[in-house]
Amino acid sequence: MAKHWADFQYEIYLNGMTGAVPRLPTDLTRLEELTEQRLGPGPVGYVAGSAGSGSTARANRAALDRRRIVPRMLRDVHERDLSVEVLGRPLPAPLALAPVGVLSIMHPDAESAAARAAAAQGVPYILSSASSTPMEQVAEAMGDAERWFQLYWAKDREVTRSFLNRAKAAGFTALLVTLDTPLLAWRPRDLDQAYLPFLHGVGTANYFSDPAFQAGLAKPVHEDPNAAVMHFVGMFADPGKTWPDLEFLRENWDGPIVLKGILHPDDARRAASAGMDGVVVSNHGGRQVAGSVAAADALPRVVEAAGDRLSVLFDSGVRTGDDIFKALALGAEAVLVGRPYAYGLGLDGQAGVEHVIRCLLAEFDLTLALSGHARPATLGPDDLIEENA
Ligand SMILES: Cc1cc2nc3c(=O)[nH]c(=O)nc-3n(C[C@H](O)[C@H](O)[C@H](O)COP(=O)(O)O)c2cc1C
Ligand SMILES: O=C(O)C(=O)c1ccccc1
Repeated sequence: MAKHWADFQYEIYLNGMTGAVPRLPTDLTRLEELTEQRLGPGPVGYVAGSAGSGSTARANRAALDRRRIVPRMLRDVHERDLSVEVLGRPLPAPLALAPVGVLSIMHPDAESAAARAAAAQGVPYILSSASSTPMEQVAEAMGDAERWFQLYWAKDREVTRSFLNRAKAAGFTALLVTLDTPLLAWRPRDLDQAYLPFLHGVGTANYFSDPAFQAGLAKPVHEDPNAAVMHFVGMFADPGKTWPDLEFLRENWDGPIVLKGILHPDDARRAASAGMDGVVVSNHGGRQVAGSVAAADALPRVVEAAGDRLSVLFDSGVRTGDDIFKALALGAEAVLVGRPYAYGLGLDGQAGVEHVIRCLLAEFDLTLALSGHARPATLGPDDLIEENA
């Protein structure tokens, strides 16, 4: 029998009766405010912030809220199984932790704690290129648990080649290539606070520890850290890249490659033609193009374009179990969640991230059951209506 994630609710009730209430709220939308109280406006401003006046982040939420579930009755949901296969990998549930860089601004144990939490719950951890901890160290913290690597596709080809080799050696199985951040967007909250973690060297660990990166510096990192930071800023992403450049990645990575940040169906078709294995429909949590289409509104057309040629994953705005249900009903195979686990980390380290994973999946399990489904595979557009469409 598969694990029933919903059982977490009785664990909470029963613990609560002995006075052991959970240390974090079960409504994950409350975490941002609590984290801000704990850590102050700089770090939380960076995590919570988005592009422009925030219209894309708001649109992400509105597009999920506007879709409403139409539950079905009298279907056998006694035995449920949330497991799915994504990119040829068996997952216990259709959820992975999104690549979030610079996590040491949330907690000193940073990515290692988040990765351990993912490993403990069996959920894949996607490590950012811009992590505060070198990838080898994060991999070691995870044992043999499922891990994927997110690539910021650097200007320097040798740095990219080195990252791919290191990630492979450290046991990362799939590669997510983020395409929506060739430049950092206009982010007023960070601009007005003059707070950008990597200008303080946070999020540069993979680069500073890399021989190919070091080869591009006039002086060793410890002799001129500021120059090293500026070198990182100038090379970590490349606005000059185009579709034919994907060939280099295909030649240098044997495992699945997923393009993150796809919103247009024609780009999904190009991804398939370029031999990619999947896409993440994402607008980077509203942090890149202000005024962009909401991720959930872009999803159905990308799913249609992908057909059975690509795995389609989804992120941007997932906060609850019913959001996971909706994304899957719109055709995603799995979702990634970003900010909620960063707040969980900020509030309670590894335990906080595990809390976020367990709450999301308990709520998803219950939403599934209460809507008449025993497994993700039976979800489809028929399970939703769109209000005011
Ligand atoms: C603080 C922060 C840092 C991020 N860093 C990265 C990154 O290094 N690489 C990347 O591909 N996406 C990054 N993202 C985007 C996430 O992977 C993901 O697309 C987004 O957070 C999903 O939206 P959500 O936060 O609403 O769940 C970051 C997001 C946040 C909030
Ligand atoms: O903040 C982000 O959204 C992001 O993707 C990023 C980019 C560079 C370094 C760290 C995070």
